[in-house]
Amino acid sequence: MQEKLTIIKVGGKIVEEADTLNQLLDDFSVLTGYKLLVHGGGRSATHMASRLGIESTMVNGRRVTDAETLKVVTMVYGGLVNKNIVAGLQAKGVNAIGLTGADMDVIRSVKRPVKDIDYGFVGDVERVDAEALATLIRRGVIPVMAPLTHDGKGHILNTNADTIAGETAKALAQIFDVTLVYCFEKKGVLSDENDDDSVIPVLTPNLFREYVGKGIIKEGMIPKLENAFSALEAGVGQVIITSASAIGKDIGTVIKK
Ligand SMILES: Nc1ncnc2c1ncn2[C@@H]1O[C@H](COP(=O)(O)OP(=O)(O)O)[C@@H](O)[C@H]1O
Ligand SMILES: CC(=O)N[C@@H](CCC(=O)OP(=O)(O)O)C(=O)O
Repeated sequence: MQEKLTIIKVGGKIVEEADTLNQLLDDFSVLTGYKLLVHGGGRSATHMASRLGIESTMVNGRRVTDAETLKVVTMVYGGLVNKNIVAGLQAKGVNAIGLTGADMDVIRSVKRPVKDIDYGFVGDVERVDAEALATLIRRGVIPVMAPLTHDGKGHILNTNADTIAGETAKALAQIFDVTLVYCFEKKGVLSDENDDDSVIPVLTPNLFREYVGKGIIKEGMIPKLENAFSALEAGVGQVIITSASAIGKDIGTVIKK
């Protein structure tokens, strides 16, 4: 039987505010068993870019990343956000290590080819070194992964954090029995955006298509769920979309094949 591993992905709104981040890190630190944290930070990057006079453009939930924006996201994700989380976890007795995809060559990507849209320095994941991560995890070191990858030729690339979580989960599913939990500010995927209690308990591909067609599932939730279904198809044991305050509890939206 494979050992269990929980991968938690936490998004922009939660990592940006000290109180919500601290609560998340508290919940994460008491989670038992092998674990790994993936963080976003899109909102922090947008705020920092704006302070530097750089406008942010999102297309289909992805940041168009020009050379100046790449500098900002590298500083914000690889520096500020990642190191705050690592220091916060260390303070709670969790032996965390912060990693971008370049560290230990853990995630290689290729610059997204220009088709209709030029996303700039955005990386599509080519491979995740699951063995390197498993070695750390088995030694009791908890990887904290930033949404940055590299191309092996010296270039950092910006990669959506939901994708980092999905691809990392897929790779680690070859070694562990992986549960992937996407945490965000709502209690789960909602059937009515104005009703926080309208959580859809189980979401299948058919239901997903139906809700997208009706405009109920939209914006950043579409790529998040595409990543979730793709992870399940690739052997990840369980995928859940839930609130940050629900880590370790059995609530939220369960994704099914
Ligand atoms: N049906 C839905 N249920 C919940 N959230 C939804 C739904 N449709 C769209 N959304 C939006 O998706 C957002 C989550 O996606 P995103 O912002 O990419 O996540 P994250 O906060 O993890 O970065 C929510 O904040 C919400 O505005
Ligand atoms: C290419 C791309 O879109 N990268 C994302 C990475 C950060 C992210 O995904 O942050 P959240 O999880 O907080 O949204 C971005 O720069 O916004």
